[in-house]
Amino acid sequence: MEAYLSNLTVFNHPLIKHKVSHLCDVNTGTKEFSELVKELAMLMGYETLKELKTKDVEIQAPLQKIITPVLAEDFTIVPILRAGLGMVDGLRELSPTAKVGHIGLYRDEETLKPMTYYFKLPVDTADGPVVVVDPALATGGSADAAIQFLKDAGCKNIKFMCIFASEVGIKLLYEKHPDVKIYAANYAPGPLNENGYIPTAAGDAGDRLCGTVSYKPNKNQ
Ligand SMILES: O=P(O)(O)OC[C@H]1O[C@H](OP(=O)(O)OP(=O)(O)O)[C@H](O)[C@@H]1O
Ligand SMILES: O=c1cc[nH]c(=O)[nH]1
Ligand SMILES: [Mg+2]
Repeated sequence: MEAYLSNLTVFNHPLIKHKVSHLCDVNTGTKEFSELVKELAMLMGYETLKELKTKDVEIQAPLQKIITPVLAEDFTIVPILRAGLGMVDGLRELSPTAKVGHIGLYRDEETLKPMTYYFKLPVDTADGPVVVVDPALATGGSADAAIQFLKDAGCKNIKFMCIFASEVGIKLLYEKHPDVKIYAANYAPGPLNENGYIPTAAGDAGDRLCGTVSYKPNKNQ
């Protein structure tokens, strides 16, 4: 196996594969698309969050007191705007106390480089695990920039969860952030197309989630 694949977990589960196929279908409308993205985030979250720490506490069960584990740490979900927002609620259903930070990035259509327009984290984000979410990892530029922002803010335990991961993006993240584990519903080996899209994926996830056509925020906003 190539070394750059060593940080990647791809989910080989029929429910996940089924939902990914429906996402890719061009006839899937905005409402169903957003429901599928949310459901996929929840299904993947189960595995992505398996390293959360627990602590034993005593509780009164109906028949006797028991010592039993509960979560010992909070985690922070950091969506890369806009498309990453579609994955937040799926993870929050797993753990309603999770905090949410935001990183606003869009990919310049000409250069494919990430352009930043927003960055806001809960104050204690660096104290616990962080899960960055974005449906698409294409060139990897946006994920790299987001992870670097988080590292510069002191975060040490970072995971990246996406629905579609390209080989190009996986390679870049492995080179730049070998400490970051990546969880994907679908892995696409091979090159991106001439516009930097994963040819076998769902097109522009942000546009399909929001019902827009290539909306990009004003650079001065
Ligand atoms: O790996 P990359 O080559 O950087 O491409 C992936 C990025 O592109 C998409 O966002 P987009 O720029 O379309 O912004 P949006 O979410 O506002 O639509 C996607 O949601 C990722 O953030
Ligand atoms: O394949 C891609 C590339 C960029 N953005 C997406 O949503 N999908
Ligand atoms: Mg984006």
